[in-house]
Formats: sequence, C-alpha cells, structure tokens
Amino acid sequence: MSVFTVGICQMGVVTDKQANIDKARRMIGETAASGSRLVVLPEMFNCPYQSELFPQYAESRPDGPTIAMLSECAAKHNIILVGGSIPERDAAGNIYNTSFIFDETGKLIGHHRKIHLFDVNIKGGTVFQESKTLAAGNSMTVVNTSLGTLGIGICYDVRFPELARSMALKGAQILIYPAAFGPVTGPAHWELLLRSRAVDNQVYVIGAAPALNAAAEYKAYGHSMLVDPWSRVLTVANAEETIITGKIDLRTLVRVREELPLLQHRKPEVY
Ligand SMILES: NC(=O)CCC(=O)C(=O)O
Repeated sequence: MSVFTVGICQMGVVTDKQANIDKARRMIGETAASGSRLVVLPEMFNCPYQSELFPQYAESRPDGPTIAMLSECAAKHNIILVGGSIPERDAAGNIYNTSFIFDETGKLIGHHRKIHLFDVNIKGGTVFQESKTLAAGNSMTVVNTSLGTLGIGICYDVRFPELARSMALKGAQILIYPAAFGPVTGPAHWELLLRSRAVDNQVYVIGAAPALNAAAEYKAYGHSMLVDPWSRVLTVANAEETIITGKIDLRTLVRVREELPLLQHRKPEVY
C-alpha cells in the first residue's frame, strides 16, 4: 500500500518497567485506533536511559515480557510495529540496544542492534557511555513489509550518513530511528540530522523519541518527527507525552527521485 498513516508514540518513560510496558500497550492501541498502520515507539521505552540500569531491565528473545507485549499488540491491532528499543540480553550474556519489528500477524520480522554506541563527553553538556554495559550490533537492518521497505537505525546511528545511504541503496524507503536525544544536541542537531538523512537519500524519515520526564536523570528532548523525501517536516511533537500521526505517500518518494535523480547521479567509482 503506497499511502498510509504512521503513528509515533512519544511516551514518557519511568523507573517501573511494568508501568512502561502497560503504557506502551495503551499508546499503541490508541495510535492504531486513530488509523495508523505503522506504529513506532522510542529508544529504551521500557527502561530509564541510564547505562547502569540496562542490565537490570534487559530481557531475552523470544519470551521477554516487553517482546511478548509488542507481538501481541501488532497482531491485535493488525499493524506493522517498530518496537522502539529495549535492552536485549543474548545467550552469551551480552546486552544490546535492540529494536524488534513485527508484522500484522505479530511475527517478528526483524531486529536491529544499535551499531554506533553513544559514548560522548560534551563539555558542559551530555556525558554518556553506552559501552559501559552495552555491546554494539554489527549488521544493517532493512525489512520488507506490506507497507514498504523499512531501514532501522537507533538514535546515534542517525549521525552516520553511510548507514542511511547503504540502507537506501538496499531499497529502504522509510528510515526509522527510535531515539533519545538530550537537551544539548537535541536542539542543535536532531531536526538537522533527520532532514539531512531524508534529503540525502530521498526517503521518508521517522524519529521517535521519549517524552521529557523532569524527574529522570537523562532529560529527553522529545520532538518526535516525520520528514518526507523532500525534507519537509510533516509532523513534529513538542517535549511532552503525546501521539503524533502523519501520512506517508510513497508516490512522493517516486516523484522526488524522478525529478531530482540523485541516487542515479552518484559516481561511486570517483569517490
Ligand atoms: N541515545 C543516543 O544515542 C543519543 C544520541 C544523541 O543524543 C546524539 O546527539 O547523537
């Protein structure tokens, strides 16, 4: 289907994991009821965004309660669901920042482990070290669905144009970034990065963020957003908990690429 509604759940995340799961379930239901066929959650939506807490909230495939809730919701509401991300523990005990993707039957059709870990030290701003507790993913995630081809990255992954370009060249039409930018780089770079990935690759881009929780140690910037292949911001949230929706029309992608054939004009043999 080339025209459909996408919904982004900009949920506030609290310390109680079960409360986060319950809220995600409610917000997914509301978003689907408003007509969204593709629903996206934010990064680390079942867990406060704090490195030292990731092991405590981590769960394994396929039986973890968050993963089970996502599968159940996708099937119940007949939607494609990009389940933000959660801390995932593998059989060897490594923990990843992982997004799980489900089809309308609730089947797990893909997962993305965050490739670029957020290890930064911004003077007077954010200090964060995901690698304290997380391992990095090592593969790209492009998933075919009934609505189109999705390319998935998680937050800091959006800063790497090579990843977005590679996903676009593999056929991704909609790049989806569950994310949690903070109060310093959020205002400076969030919209710029999402719009850049859209204009570079002539794709739709979705950024799904948690709401600002004033009590949390990490202050999320919010501002979930849908950007079209011409780099227009179609819908954007503020910092509060909310659901935003927007229309994706894949004919726009085709038209923009016909009018301005960037991807055909590349000269990889030169650079
Ligand atoms: N959760 C993240 O990866 C945060 C990335 C971020 O804030 C950035 O500026 O990049």
